[in-house]
Amino acid sequence: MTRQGLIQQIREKKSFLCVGLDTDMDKIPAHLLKLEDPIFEFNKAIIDATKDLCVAYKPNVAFYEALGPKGWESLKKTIDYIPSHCLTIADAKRGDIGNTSTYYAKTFFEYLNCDAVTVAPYMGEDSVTPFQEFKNKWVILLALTSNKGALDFQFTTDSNGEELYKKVLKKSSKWGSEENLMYVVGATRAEGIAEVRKIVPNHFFLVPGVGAQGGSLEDVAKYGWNNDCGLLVNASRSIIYASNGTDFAEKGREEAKKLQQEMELILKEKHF
Ligand SMILES: O=c1ccn([C@@H]2O[C@H](COP(=O)(O)O)[C@@H](O)[C@H]2O)c(=O)[nH]1
Repeated sequence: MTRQGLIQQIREKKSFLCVGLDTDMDKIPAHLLKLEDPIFEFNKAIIDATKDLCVAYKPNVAFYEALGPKGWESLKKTIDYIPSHCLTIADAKRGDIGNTSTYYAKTFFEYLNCDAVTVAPYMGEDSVTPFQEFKNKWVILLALTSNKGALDFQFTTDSNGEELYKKVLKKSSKWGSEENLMYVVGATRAEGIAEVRKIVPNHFFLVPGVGAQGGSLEDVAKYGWNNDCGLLVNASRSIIYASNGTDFAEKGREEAKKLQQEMELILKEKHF
């Protein structure tokens, strides 16, 4: 999906919601466990219940890889099931020496046919650019993460007092363009979002941390908004585990709807 296509979806659906498919065998409703592929059946029901409310889905690959070949099969079926009007993001946090990165890119962009993959910037330019050789595909680079450990490296400063995450942003923004590069910026770091926005005014941000991690959607919009919205706000557990009964998809829809309605108000306020 292109940037223009994504912006059009945000306008049409009045939403910049990304639903996270962190589907955990231990958390899905018991009645699904007797089916042949419980993970896929769960995801299918969540997708059916939310596809008009969100513009993206983000399966976190860890939950699928942990199940071996069966997990990969569930992941592939899930990605194939996501409608083409939604961006599919593989949250895989990959990156390696160039020729290995090329094979990661082939896995996510060719075999799985995802639109986007999350990549860790630690190994530098030649670990990231192989992902950017794929037309109409996106790299989503970790910039300022939502977890406590972000403090260990991302906020450390050099002799000029510049934080590492700012250096990563300045350098990496030259590796791609606003058409093929986004950044992960955690919702739990409201003021940080404003700093990131100053460095990359036009890029889209994938923002996890609303919902279960307690980040504020209002703050994300306040600090991260740009002229094209520029935000994809992810919520995983708060939507997909809203209930562990037979009404899980319905309750998940209710949670997604609450976020979409908040987003609709924000988009209206911004005259978008
Ligand atoms: O900084 C980051 C980067 C990635 N994530 C991922 O996003 C979702 C968040 O799930 P919730 O249940 O909505 O908390 C999950 O897949 C994380 O691995 C993140 O949280 N923070």
